[in-house]
Amino acid sequence: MSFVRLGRAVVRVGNAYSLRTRLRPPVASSLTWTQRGFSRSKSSTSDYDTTLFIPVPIKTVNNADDINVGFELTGEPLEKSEVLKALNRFYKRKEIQTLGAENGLDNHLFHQGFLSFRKWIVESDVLPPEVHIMLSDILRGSGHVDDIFPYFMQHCKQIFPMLDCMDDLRKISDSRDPASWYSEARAIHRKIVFHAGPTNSGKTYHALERFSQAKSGIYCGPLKLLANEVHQKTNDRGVPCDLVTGEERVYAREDGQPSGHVSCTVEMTNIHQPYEVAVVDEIQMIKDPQRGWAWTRALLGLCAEEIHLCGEPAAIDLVTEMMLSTGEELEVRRYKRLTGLTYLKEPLGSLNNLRPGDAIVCFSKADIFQLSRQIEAMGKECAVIYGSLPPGTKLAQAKKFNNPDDPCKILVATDAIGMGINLSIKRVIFNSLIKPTLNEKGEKEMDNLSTSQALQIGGRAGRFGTHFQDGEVTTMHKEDLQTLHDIVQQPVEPIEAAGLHPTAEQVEMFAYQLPDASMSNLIDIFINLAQVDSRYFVCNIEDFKFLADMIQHIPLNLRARYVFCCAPINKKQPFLCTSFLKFARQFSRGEPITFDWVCRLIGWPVAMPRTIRELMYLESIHDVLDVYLWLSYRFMDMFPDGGLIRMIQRELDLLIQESVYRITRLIRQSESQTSSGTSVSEDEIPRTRRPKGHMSGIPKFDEMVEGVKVSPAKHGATKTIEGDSETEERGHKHRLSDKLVQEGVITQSMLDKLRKEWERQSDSDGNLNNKTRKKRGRKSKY
Ligand SMILES: Nc1ncnc2c1ncn2[C@@H]1O[C@H](COP(=O)(O)OP(=O)(O)OP(=O)(O)O)[C@@H](O)[C@H]1O
Ligand SMILES: [Mg+2]
Repeated sequence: MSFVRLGRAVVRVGNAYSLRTRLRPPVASSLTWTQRGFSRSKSSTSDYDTTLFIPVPIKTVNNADDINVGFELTGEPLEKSEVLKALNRFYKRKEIQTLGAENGLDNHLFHQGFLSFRKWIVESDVLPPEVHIMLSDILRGSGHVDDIFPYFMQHCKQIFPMLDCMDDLRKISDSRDPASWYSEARAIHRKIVFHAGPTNSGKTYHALERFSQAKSGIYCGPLKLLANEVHQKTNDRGVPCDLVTGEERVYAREDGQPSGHVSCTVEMTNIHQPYEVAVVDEIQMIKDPQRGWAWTRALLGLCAEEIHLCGEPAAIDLVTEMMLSTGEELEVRRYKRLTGLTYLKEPLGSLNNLRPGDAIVCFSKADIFQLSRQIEAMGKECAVIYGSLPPGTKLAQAKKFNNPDDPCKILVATDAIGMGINLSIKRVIFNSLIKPTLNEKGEKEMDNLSTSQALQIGGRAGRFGTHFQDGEVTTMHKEDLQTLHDIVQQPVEPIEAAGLHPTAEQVEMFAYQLPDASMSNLIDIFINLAQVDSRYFVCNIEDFKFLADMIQHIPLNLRARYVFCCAPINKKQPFLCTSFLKFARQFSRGEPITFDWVCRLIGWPVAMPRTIRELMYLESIHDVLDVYLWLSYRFMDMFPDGGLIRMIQRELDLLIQESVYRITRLIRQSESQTSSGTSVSEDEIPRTRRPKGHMSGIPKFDEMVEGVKVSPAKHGATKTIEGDSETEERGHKHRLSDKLVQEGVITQSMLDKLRKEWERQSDSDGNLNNKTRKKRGRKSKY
């Protein structure tokens, strides 16, 4: 038989083999794609992070009934303790480690490979004959431990399949020339026009003029609201224009056929459809750590004769360089602000100084709630806009604020107003200059506003065409004023790199090569191996990986898994996450996700919220319905009730609109629940206070508050004195309030005010109670 007495010959084969499979040396000047951007490739054998490669488990052969051919051929069993000694000698040999390195095994892979190989040998009752013979030779002294190498290497390739396909993996993930990914765009001649200027300078206006005049066009905007606005305005001009967002398709033509024009969110850009004109708005977003890839894809991939980019001049250099790689012409048109804008020398100082047309910009919902309550207490109405409100609610609030006949003339908003909504703002007041942002690693950082952000938000004041032609910008607090002036006077730094994202095709090809790797692991390996040009960086795809890990255990085909992982999910909303997981599970079982099923999931119908907490629950239901709609456009058969879901989502939007009109009442009710020591944990919500149809699966409040985590309060811990029920009660109240501060529902200063109110109330109640106590002869709770 051919496998008898392989011995030394095998080692020679092994050496030859080591040369054949030696890994391609890294490209010296190339850059490696990393989560943090790009870094120079290391010039070692492992220019990638090998710890990302998770060994594929290998089965040991333990069927004692199998014929042990090796034993029959050699005539002797293997003494396991001796085999172990030989293996350990093999492991320690420097020559073997060097040979391993030449075959792509760095220290980590070599060690992992050895552990797995030793386990396999020691735990298998029956080894393949050639392995049995080779080990038997070594134990008898007629073989050398080096003879183990080819078998060891073969084992390593089984558990680390990438060792055999590194070249393919590198080719697939090579992202040094993303322009080449878009062959349809490369096949046509495109003219690029960059409308550059500050906010409110008519950039989008001019691009849209060209868009409306063209025979066909696509508008790619940063927000659903903007896409909606362009859709409406274009149709109002008599040019039929569809609307495409992740969750919505609206066809302008009655027969439901696509029109020549479409307005979409940038992620939804159709790069296969030819257009005469494309508009890519807010092109500076190409640097966004999370969403930048969508602008890069639109810029490089759109099939349009003319592409109009609108945005900050800071993006001109980068776009110029990117267009050099495509060989396309770039024309820059510069614009000046259409209205005056003054950075005031005085802060607002006090809410008493508020005037009609003022917009206070905050960076947390907690601040919004506090300020709107204070403004209302002064007898003034205010509109409220923050990011997680449904689009209809945001528009309704904007309309109320913009309406000259409406008494509501103050706006309290997050920087959600920084882009998009047309607002009649006279003066922007920064409540704070510290904005939480996500860095490339997906971590939250608290930092001063960047110059670009401050200009973008401040620039909302004095919108051209509104009754406040000249805008003003200031801060709430005196101590912030100089900082604001310093920030806006700094030059805006040029944008250096554009975001990228692995495509479905690339991930699919990776999965084909590494069938045992999880989706999240594939992404990590992809990012680690990919090389990018210095003009690009990989976008943060932690959210993608988060979803990938969440549904890894659910059987789905690769395409479906990829699509699910792209769903717009805020991972800080557990109710949304668990609903998503349930969608995936149903989908995997092949059971359509019906309207009735969703109603049961969300507890529909729901009642008018009475507290902020209940309002936020409704917001998270709105997001669940959004995800349903998003999935319904990708898997129509499995999410068949998009129409009905949209109907209840509209109803929900109205309900939220209604409750936001009464938001201060909600805040008051939340406070009174807080001060009566109720309604902190879900378990404590009396059934009657829950929205109608509320299910036992209702997420806890802290699970529902999204993006408003405030660092734990740093104030003295409240002591409770045993036996003193009044102090206990107060201590309990304080613990609850501390929890609310930690959860970001109220701010520390709001809490301090409430405390003063409690003190006052408890003093007066105390007096009253003393009297009552005397009367009733027992202690009373305040
Ligand atoms: N030439 C014009 N004639 C009439 N209206 C105009 C003109 N230019 C701009 N506008 C109006 O002025 C407002 C601001 O213009 P536009 O939205 O184009 O500004 P922008 O530079 O794109 O600002 P942003 O940074 O906010 O995107 C819009 O309502 C727009 O319709
Ligand atoms: Mg614009």
